[in-house]
Amino acid sequence: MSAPRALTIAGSDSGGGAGIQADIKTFQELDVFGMTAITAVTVQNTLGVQGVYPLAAAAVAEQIQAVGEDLGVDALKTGMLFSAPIIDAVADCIQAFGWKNVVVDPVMVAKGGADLLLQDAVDALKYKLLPLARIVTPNIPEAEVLAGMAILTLEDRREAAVRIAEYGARMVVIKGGHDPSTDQVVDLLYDGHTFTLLEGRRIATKHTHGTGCTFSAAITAELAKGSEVLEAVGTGRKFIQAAIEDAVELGEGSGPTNHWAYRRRKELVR
Ligand SMILES: Nc1ncnc2c1ncn2[C@@H]1O[C@H](COP(=O)(O)OP(=O)(O)OP(=O)(O)O)[C@@H](O)[C@H]1O
Ligand SMILES: Cc1ncc(COP(=O)(O)O)c(N)n1
Repeated sequence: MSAPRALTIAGSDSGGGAGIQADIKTFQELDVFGMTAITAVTVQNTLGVQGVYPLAAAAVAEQIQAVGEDLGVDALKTGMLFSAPIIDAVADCIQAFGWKNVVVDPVMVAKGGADLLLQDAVDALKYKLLPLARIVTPNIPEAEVLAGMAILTLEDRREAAVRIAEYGARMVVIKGGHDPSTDQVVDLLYDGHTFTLLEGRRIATKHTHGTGCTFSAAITAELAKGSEVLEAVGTGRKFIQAAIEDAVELGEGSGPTNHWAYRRRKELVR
């Protein structure tokens, strides 16, 4: 039996709600074999990030090479990359293997405010990684950094998406979790020609730790299975909506989402 294979290149979250842990749980829930290249170990729980221990860029590259040379990769995502040398190493590996199903979640700052990307690494992200991305999924603050502009309205988001697409990403998804102005969450998609809005009911909850990681992991899993980009993003939205609605409510702070909610709901419908 063969299986679709997805690789996540990201940081470890000891609390299990974001990062590598959210990604491989999501891959598993969507019937995709998950593999990992860890960029940094974070000391983290629902109350925030208490420590960041980055790995050497060579250690990240060697993990990617080991997986690529033996198991193979149908799609990959990047999350917390932390430094410019790590981004350079990741971009070099993606190019060497010729991987095309590349989802870049440009993680910069944790919900609690801790830096997960050094400020001097933003240019490496823009100029080395974005040209290799099939999809890039910034939240609004990340889109502001990448586009170099403030985003207050949906029109601003459209302008930011156009600017980000100029770095070479083929699909830009600016997520709406950070825009509490309406009772709908609206994710804006831009493929270089057309804007598409994906809307869902905004859930009033503090348990949104790792939503972006989980969403981009679900998109990656669907690409690994051969879905087209729009279909993959649509499944990602359904997956994260269920995961937030049925959150597991663990910890004293911003808790994790529920990675098995989407599968459970599908099983109930059968
Ligand atoms: N309260 C909410 N209700 C419904 N959907 C939400 C909510 N918050 C976020 N989402 C959805 O979750 C996905 C991730 O969006 P968000 O803007 O939170 O990303 P993020 O800030 O990168 O997440 P994180 O940094 O926690 O990993 C998007 O599809 C967004 O629409
Ligand atoms: C290792 C790692 N990767 C990504 C996030 C972003 O998630 P959030 O913004 O919900 O804190 C995180 N906290 N930790």
